[in-house]
Amino acid sequence: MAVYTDITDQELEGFLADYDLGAPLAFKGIAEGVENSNFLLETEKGRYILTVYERRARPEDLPYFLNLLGWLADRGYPSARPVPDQAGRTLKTLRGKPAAIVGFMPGLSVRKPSPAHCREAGEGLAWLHLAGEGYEGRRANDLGQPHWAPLFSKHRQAAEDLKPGLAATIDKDLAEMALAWPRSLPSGTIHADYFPDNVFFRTDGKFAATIDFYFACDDAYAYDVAVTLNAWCFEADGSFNVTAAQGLIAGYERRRPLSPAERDALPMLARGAAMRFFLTRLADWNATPAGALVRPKDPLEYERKLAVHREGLSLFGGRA
Ligand SMILES: Nc1ncnc2c1ncn2[C@@H]1O[C@H](COP(=O)(O)OP(=O)(O)O)[C@@H](O)[C@H]1O
Ligand SMILES: N[C@@H](CCOP(=O)(O)O)C(=O)O
Repeated sequence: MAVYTDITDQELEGFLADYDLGAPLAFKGIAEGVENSNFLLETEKGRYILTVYERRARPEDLPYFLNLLGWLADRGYPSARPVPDQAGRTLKTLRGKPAAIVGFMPGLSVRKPSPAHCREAGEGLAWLHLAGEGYEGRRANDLGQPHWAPLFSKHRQAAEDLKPGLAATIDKDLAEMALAWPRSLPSGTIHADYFPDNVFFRTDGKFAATIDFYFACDDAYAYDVAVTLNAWCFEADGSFNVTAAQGLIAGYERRRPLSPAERDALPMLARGAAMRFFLTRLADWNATPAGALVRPKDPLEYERKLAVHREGLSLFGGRA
């Protein structure tokens, strides 16, 4: 579950008094998610999501995220629009923490995406990249390649504890990536966490919406594609589903064709993207006390994905 902050009826009433949303009709915590506390809020005016920002979200980054949501919604992209209070403010405070209300997006996420879902998701990602063009907010990727080695240095022992010998393997990976990381690909605003739980579909299987922009940043568009390939195209047995990956890329290219340089870079980008999620999962694993309410995600799932990419199989027609 991910409700770290309890909100009383009185607190909710006081909070909503600043808005023009009418009286609350229903309010309940949402179990899904790991980063922030999310609540489904229904008022006389409609359905909304109230988010209390916790953990990783740095308060100074929140205007970037909320303004991006507004920018994308203004351009017709299906993402939740932040709701301003009567004074026009979207970023507020609740229980001493930053908080915001955004629109509720209809749709359902899928646990086991089919190749057809991957195609739709790919198209939704390219649409996001195009809709984000011109957004003036800037946020460097604080979980990008230059940050991996320093992050790993804090958690080497945790890696060894999970799998003896792993720390040396990761050190070698990091050194290779530092040398070969593609640095001049087309870049812009990326989602950076475009996982199946953050993408909604209609009941007919068509792409419906994207949520959870709280890792969005400036980086290479193809890196976002690589994050997405890793999140959507591995089977439960750890194998990479090339058909699903090709579908995802074909869906992406319906809206934004990849350049030859972007295609060539995909194997290395996918290897790096696997490293990024291995490392943050490792850090969370290390920092989560036994018996905590929110179970950390398994770092070894991403270590296995990393191993697949390390082999440099011709997943996309090239070697990592
Ligand atoms: N705008 C939205 N519309 C509909 N549901 C949402 C919206 N935002 C969040 N949710 C719901 O809340 C859950 C957690 O949101 P998410 O942003 O992924 O949380 P976290 O950042 O904590 O991981 C989602 O799985 C979804 O069910
Ligand atoms: N997608 C990340 C964790 C972030 O969780 P989210 O609920 O905010 O998408 C991972 O799988 O490691």
